[in-house]
Amino acid sequence: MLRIAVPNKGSLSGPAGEMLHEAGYQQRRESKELRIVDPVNDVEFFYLRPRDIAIYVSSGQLDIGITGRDLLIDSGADAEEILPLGFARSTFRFASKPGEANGVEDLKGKTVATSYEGIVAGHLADHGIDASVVHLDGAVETAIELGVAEVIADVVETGTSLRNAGLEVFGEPIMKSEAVVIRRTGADGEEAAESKVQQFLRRLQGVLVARTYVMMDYDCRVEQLEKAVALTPGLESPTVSPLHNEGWVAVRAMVPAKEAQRIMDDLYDIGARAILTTAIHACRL
Ligand SMILES: Nc1ncnc2c1ncn2[C@@H]1O[C@H](COP(=O)(O)OP(=O)(O)OP(=O)(O)O)[C@@H](O)[C@H]1O
Ligand SMILES: O=P(O)(O)OC[C@H]1O[C@H](OP(=O)(O)OP(=O)(O)O)[C@H](O)[C@@H]1O
Ligand SMILES: [Mg+2]
Repeated sequence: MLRIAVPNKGSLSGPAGEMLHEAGYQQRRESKELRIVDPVNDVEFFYLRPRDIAIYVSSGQLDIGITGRDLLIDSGADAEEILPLGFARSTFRFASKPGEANGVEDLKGKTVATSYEGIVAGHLADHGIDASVVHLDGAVETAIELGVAEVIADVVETGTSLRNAGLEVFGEPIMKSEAVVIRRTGADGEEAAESKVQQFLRRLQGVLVARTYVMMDYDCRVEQLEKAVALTPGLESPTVSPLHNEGWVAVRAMVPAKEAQRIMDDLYDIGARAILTTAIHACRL
């Protein structure tokens, strides 16, 4: 049975559960449940603190886990990212009162407050900067006003938390993060679980594709076909079928959902008609 770690709280928890549900896995009904077995899919889910997931996975007790890239790197655990999941996107950045620093080089001798000590210490070491790091559990934005640090390093998504605290980011982003599937470093190919892991990844990839693509169908004249399929090349190649009316064909191809309306306009302009898009609920590429 495949053993999978899932975030039990915070920004990762809800979207991770939704994605697993969309991929056809049973999920817990109550937020207090710590583990459930999905017998149909031969999987056991363990609901763990996001920050601990890389540690459990690296210990070899669990086959794979879902966590944030930033949490994986911060943990220093012996685990690696195998699939990015596209949610809980954030950047990790330094911030201070406006005008107090412009880059990592200005941090020499300063104190940096953060919940991600591993990332910050590593980044400072990479740049040869000698600064102190204070670990805080959260609400790091308040640390400057309360005199615990001159600088913070924290997760930034919309920037609202920083603005509310009167702080500004400075320097280059330290890293970009999103939810990722992880597993123990070097575990690929050596385990009996390998085919089950690959099947799990294919299911999640199917959800990602279903979320980002739509199916497009339309009719066009044979003379316009080359121009039309250039607009809708599909993933492999579009399906083209004859229509009862001679000189017309029906075309079917997957297109990126974000571009669907523009593609429909362009198809219409070259003479395509009966242009439809439909949602994809699941797929295996
Ligand atoms: N506002 C946010 N937008 C997007 N991702 C976020 C946000 N806040 C945290 N994350 C991501 O969530 C993960 C951290 O999860 P964690 O549960 O430790 O913190 P949290 O979501 O801030 O929850 P809490 O602080 O309420 O416990 C990291 O990968 C981080 O990048
Ligand atoms: O850029 P924003 O959209 O404001 O999002 C970023 C904020 O969200 C998270 O905080 P959270 O609410 O989880 O509180 P915490 O600091 O206690 O973790 C993170 O730690 C930042 O503070
Ligand atoms: Mg938080």
